[in-house]
Amino acid sequence: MENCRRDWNKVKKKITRCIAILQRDLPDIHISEYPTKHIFIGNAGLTTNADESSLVELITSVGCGLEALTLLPGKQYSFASFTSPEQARTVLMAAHGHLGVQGSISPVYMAYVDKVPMDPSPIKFRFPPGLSVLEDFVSPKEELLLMNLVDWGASPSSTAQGSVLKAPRIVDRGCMPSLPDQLTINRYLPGQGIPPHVDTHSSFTDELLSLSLGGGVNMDFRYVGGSGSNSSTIEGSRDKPPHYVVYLPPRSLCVMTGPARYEWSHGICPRMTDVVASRNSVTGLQLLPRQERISFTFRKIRHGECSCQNASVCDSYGKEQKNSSKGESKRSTSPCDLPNDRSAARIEREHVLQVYDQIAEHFSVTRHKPWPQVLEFVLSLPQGSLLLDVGCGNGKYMGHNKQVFQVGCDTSFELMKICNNQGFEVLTSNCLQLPYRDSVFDAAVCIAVIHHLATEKRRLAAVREMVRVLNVGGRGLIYVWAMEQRRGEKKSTYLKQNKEGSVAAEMIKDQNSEEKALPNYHHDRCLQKVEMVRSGATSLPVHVNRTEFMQQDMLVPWKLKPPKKNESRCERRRCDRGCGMVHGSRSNRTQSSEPTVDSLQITNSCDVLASQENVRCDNCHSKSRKKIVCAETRPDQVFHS
Ligand SMILES: O=C(O)CCC(=O)C(=O)O
Ligand SMILES: [Fe+2]
Ligand SMILES: [Zn+2]
Repeated sequence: MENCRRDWNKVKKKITRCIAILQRDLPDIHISEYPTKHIFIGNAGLTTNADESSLVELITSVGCGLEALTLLPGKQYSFASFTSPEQARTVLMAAHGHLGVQGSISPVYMAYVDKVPMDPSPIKFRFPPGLSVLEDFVSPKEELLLMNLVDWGASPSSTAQGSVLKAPRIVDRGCMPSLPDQLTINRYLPGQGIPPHVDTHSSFTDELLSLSLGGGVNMDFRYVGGSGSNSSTIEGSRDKPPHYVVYLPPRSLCVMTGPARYEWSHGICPRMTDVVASRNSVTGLQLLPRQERISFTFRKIRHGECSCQNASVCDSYGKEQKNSSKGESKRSTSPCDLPNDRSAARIEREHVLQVYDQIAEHFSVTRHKPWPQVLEFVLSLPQGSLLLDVGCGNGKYMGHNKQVFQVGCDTSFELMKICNNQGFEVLTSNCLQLPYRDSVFDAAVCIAVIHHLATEKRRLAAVREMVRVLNVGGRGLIYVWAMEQRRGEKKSTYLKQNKEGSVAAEMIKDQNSEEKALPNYHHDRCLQKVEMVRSGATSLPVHVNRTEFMQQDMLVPWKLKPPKKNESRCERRRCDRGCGMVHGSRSNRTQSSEPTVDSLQITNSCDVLASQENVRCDNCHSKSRKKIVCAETRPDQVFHS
């Protein structure tokens, strides 16, 4: 008796939930307390793998008089119509909460309804603007070769050699203006999908290309563009933004551009079958079982911010306002919370990112000597530590402590290439949006980076972001350029010896509060460097090198000097004798003479680097100021650090 009541309550709950879904989807259809000719069947629709024949089998096993079945694409319910209400009642009494369709253990939930939907296909097989699907983009042979490029754990039948898909095809056929530089490979087993999303505007440029291999799939596109420029041309009611289902056949290339890329989300519903349009079937629909599908998504990395101007979908737009309305004290873990004032982002793009991309080679040649205090910090980390270098530049602090696992990131792709060539684990990322989980690193360094950010808010956000990824108890080290290049009468090495001044702020992540952690150590100096007022974003004065800084925010020129003839340089590489350190190696390099460019260095208070003993590198024989000894191999040898 008790069991029976419990079961009945469960059935009541389920049918209430099913009816709520129906009322949300089709508010014109009403539930009837009394038997009618039509039954709503919850938990049995095309998305639960019910089809016409399984429903007919269920209904005819308990009753008769079935006149019609209505199945809707993308829905987990269906409708049955009978010749009389009595026949409908017989079926409902026997099946509701008890029986399931063939192959399913979960029962169906039924209710009488006043009518059934007239249009059996409320989902439109239409394309959002900016979307195209190029069928037969690769041949069956190319498809096989591409699928075999990836070893998913099981042994592939053959291994493809060489370039299979000639990348220019993407350009030749106008899918992208230039070659993609990013490839994501996804593998979907039947039943798997990807949640609806818009690929981050600031991460990738306009065109997104998805090549379907193996199986086809229905991709769902939903308009998310709010009051964007194209919204007036999009059909769909105010409450229900349009939702289009686009079938991507195997070997097709789906090209998302413009609105389809920026203002529509795309996703794949996790299910075993897809309803696709079919010319051969009476209903115009066909149920296709999913196959294993491998997608190659080609994209181009965006350097800088997106300029789409669509505030509701763009991560490069309007975040500052949203932030302040939410309240400043909220911790910013999501990219949406980041300050993003457009002019600041533009200054950083033009005067930092683009400059570093241009000077990367020269910068790397002239900036290979680690600052001793930073090196000391890196070397002090215990075995097994996970260390992050935020804004790692050419990787001069990487690879020194072989006992730690170190990763780095920097906004300059060219600098990341240099690191990558040295075998360092790096990725391209802005320090305001670190692509790491909360509290993962035991230590983090951020050396001469934060002064490149153009507003106080952004500098603080960068520090917060660094704290976010630090473990509780983790240690962070931040250096920024100093504005004051004198201590009393004493000039800094920057003024005296062409060496940069700096100030250090060391912090330890507080056990209880991340926010409190910042001023814990070197309070005044730490805050001094971030509490700066910008003097006007677009008219920054240009600093004269090796002179005192006139104000905090200035453009500091970088002179790209062509190397002297036969000038050799010391290129850092990992020790091939197994000590794990990074040493120098000689390489002759000529450099093209490029124009002088400005780089934004926002300066702050002063510290003088300790001068080092002058030693000669045993490897390339040029002079270095820092002596690093490869202890495990030949303690007598001296290399560049
Ligand atoms: O699998 C696909 O076709 C789409 C993948 C995708 O949207 C993504 O990785 O962002
Ligand atoms: Fe995507
Ligand atoms: Zn955008």
